[in-house]
This record gives sequence, structure tokens and C-alpha cells, in this order.
Amino acid sequence: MAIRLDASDSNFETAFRDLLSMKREVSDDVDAVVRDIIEDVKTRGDDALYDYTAKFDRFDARPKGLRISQEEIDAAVAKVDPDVMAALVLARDRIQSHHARQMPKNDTYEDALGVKLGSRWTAVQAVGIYVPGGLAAYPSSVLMNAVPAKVAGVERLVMVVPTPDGTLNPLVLAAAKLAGVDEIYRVGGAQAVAALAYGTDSIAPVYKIVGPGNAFVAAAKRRVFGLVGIDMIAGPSEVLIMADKNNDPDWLAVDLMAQAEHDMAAQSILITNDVDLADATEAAVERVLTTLPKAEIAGASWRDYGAVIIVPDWKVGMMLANRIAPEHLELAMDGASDMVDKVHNAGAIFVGHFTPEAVGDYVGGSNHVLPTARSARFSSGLSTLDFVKRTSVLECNAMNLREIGPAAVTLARQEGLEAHALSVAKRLNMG
Ligand SMILES: NC(=O)c1ccc[n+]([C@@H]2O[C@H](COP(=O)([O-])OP(=O)(O)OC[C@H]3O[C@@H](n4cnc5c(N)ncnc54)[C@H](O)[C@@H]3O)[C@@H](O)[C@H]2O)c1
Ligand SMILES: N[C@H](CO)Cc1c[nH]c[nH+]1
Ligand SMILES: [Zn+2]
Repeated sequence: MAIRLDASDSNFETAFRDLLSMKREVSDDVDAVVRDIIEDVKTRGDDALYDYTAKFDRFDARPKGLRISQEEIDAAVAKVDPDVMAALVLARDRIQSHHARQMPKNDTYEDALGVKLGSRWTAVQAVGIYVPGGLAAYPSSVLMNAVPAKVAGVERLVMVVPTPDGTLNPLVLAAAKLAGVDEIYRVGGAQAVAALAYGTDSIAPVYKIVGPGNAFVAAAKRRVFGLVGIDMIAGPSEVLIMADKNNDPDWLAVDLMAQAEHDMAAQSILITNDVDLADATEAAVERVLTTLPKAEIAGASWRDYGAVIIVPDWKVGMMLANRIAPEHLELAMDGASDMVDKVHNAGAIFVGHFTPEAVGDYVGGSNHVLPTARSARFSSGLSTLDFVKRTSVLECNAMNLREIGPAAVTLARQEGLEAHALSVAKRLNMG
């Protein structure tokens, strides 16, 4: 049973704040473990990677080495069923065309004084993508990370992925091949993030690390940020469904469980203005939990972090949704399209009864790597923009330096920075 809250109850605010502050992600314990792993990889390089892979993924990677060879990739890809390959290609193409539209354009112009200004976009040259692989394999996440990177023009695209018990997932490798990944390593967790950031004999360091992962991966990304760029903290999955009485509880139940089955630390929340729908959906969740292969994970997530919130109206409902700032927000009420503009904080919005979040996970075209743990209040999902950076370009000639330079000299002297002042003044024969 998930917790049940009613926005009309007198103690609601306290209970809601407790829900918001539930710690599902990085605990002090996780952070301490991750700090030690990173230090160890920094010191012992590949040896540490082999040891952690033996410990957490239960196999010895030494005989084959950390890099997955082209032969292994080709052999795995050959095993993929043509129908499955066609689905991957459809997903790849849809992701590609959506992300191509996000590519920013260079801008150069001459202002009224004749000064030339511009913004120039260049790709991050070397990027590491983390593809989760502990509890489930994610070929779709390979595409979501790698396709925008290649659209942006990343030259060296490196993928790390845990291969539990040493078993390669053919689809993960097929997706990497389809998306144009350049190097793939069989290593996961905090140790993989450390290797991408600091480099080892086998894995040259990258400039930026992107991609989702469990609490260990999220903590490691936080720790290496600064040495390398990161995209965001995309941790255990979340969904918030806002639904009125005109919904099939069975549909809502599977939508809630679709995120819960990712991780025991995932969170699924239903906000509704209809108590009967709340009861029926909870009952439907219990039914579906008897059938799901990942019922143990989904059930634990629902029991520990799931919530059903009754609201008097959508004004209150939307205010709560914006405070929750979920990774995914499903709007399943009459007039859902009109509600979109009222959303301030959500990683991605899924509008209407026929847009289950799961379609966005695979083939919608938009990205499924999204901010979790309320970070949608200040960050966005992965996009082409994560793989480019902007450099400004400025060009003055003697004439326009004469126009704007004296003000720079004045300001530099006010800041007590005489070399700055002289650097402009000498060019203007001002001393
Ligand atoms: N936000 C998104 O876009 C998105 C997309 C896909 C998946 N996800 C999330 O990614 C996560 C995937 O998690 P996962 O576990 O399946 O795969 P994972 O690859 O993130 O983690 C597996 C690795 O974690 C490390 N690990 C496990 N237990 C450890 C321990 N006790 N100490 C140190 N390290 C340990 C191991 O190195 C292991 O290889 C889930 O939470 C899922 O919800 C998010
Ligand atoms: N829903 C996940 C993001 O939270 C992404 C995913 C991958 N495969 C299935 N789902
Ligand atoms: Zn999913």
C-alpha cells in the first residue's frame, strides 16, 4: 500500500513535506562508499576497475580486457531479431530528428558602432555516456544518450555499461552501433564514472559524463563534477500522474508500476480529485503486482515511496505537482492540453490518455534521461545542448575601439586594475 494523503486534512502540509523530503537517493553511506571507490580508481586505475567488477558484477574481466571488442559487438548484433532491430532503428531515427531540431545556430552580427559580436557553438570533443545495467539492460538509454551526442558532433563518444556476470546484452551493443558510439567498456557503477573522469590505462579520460544510473552512479557524478562536466543527476525513476474520474484504473496502475519496476528507490505518485478512482487504482496496482515479473522491485517502491494524494481541484493539484517537480508528469484529465502551460517544474510532460510515459521512454523522440529527485525545479532533460558549448567572439577595429575603449579604461581604473586600463589605453594613444 502506498501512503494516502488528503489535501483537505489539517495535517496535510506536514505529511506532504515529509513526502517531499523522503531520502531515496544518495545516503551518507552511499556517498562514503563512492568516495572510496573513486580514490581507489584514481590510485590503482585498471586494477581497481577489475576488482570492483569482480565484486559488484560478479565476473573477472581480465581475460578479455575492459574494452568490448568489435568482434564481440558484431557477434552480439548478429543475434538481434530483425523485428527488434527495426524497433531500435525507428526509435533511433525519431530521437535523431527531434534532437537535430535542438541544435543551436551560430550567431554573428555587427552592432551600430561596427563592433562584430558572435556566439559560436562547438561540440564537447570527448563524452562518456553511462548506460545503466545492474537491475535491467537499457538499449533505449544508449540511444537517448548517444544519438544527441552524435547529432551535436561529439568526436569521441565512450560508453560504459556494467555487464552483470560478464553477460553482454546484444541489444545494448546493437543500439550503441546504431548510434555511432566509438568505444565501449564493460564496467559500471561509481568505478566507471571515476575511470571516465580520471582515466586509467585502458580508458582515456573524457570532458563530460552524461547518463542515468543508480544511487552510486549519481553520487559519483556529483563527486567528479568540476573535473569534468556532467549533465544532471538522473537517478531512480519517478512518475506523477494527475488523473480525474474519466480514467481506467488499470491503465493508471500499469503507468504507476512502469516507473516503480525500475528500482526499489523509484517513486510513483497519483494525484486525483476523485476518491473512488484513487481506491480503484490502488486495488488495480495490487492486482497488477501479482503478475509483473519485476513485482518485487515495483512492490517495494510502491510500498516505501508510492503515494496517492486527493485534491479538491486541479489548482491545488497543480500547485502540489510543481512542488514535487517530478521527472515525468502524466496529465490524464479532461482538458489536459490546457493544463500544460500551468506546469512549471517537470522533466517531461505526457498529455492525455493516449500518451503513456512508456511511449516517451522508447519511441516518442524526446529524451528519457530526465532530472529526478526534484531537480526539475532547476534543470532540464538531456538534449543536444548538453553536448555543445558556446564561445563568444568579439572583434573591434581601431575606429570602434576609439568609441567604446575610453569607458573600459575608466572602469578598469575604478577597479584598480591598471594593466587592464593600459591594455586599452595604449591602443588609443591615451598613455
Ligand atoms: N532517469 C533516467 O533517465 C533513467 C533511465 C534509465 C534508468 N534509470 C534509473 O537508473 C537506475 C539503474 O540502476 P541499476 O542498479 O539497474 O544499474 P546501474 O548500472 O546504475 O548500477 C549498477 C552498478 O552499481 C554498482 N553497485 C551496486 N551495488 C553497489 C554497492 N553496494 N556498492 C557500490 N556499488 C554498487 C555496481 O558497480 C553495479 O555495476 C535505476 O534507478 C533506474 O530507475 C534512470
Ligand atoms: N523511464 C526511465 C527514465 O526514468 C527510462 C527508461 C528506459 N527504459 C525504460 N524506461
Ligand atoms: Zn521507464
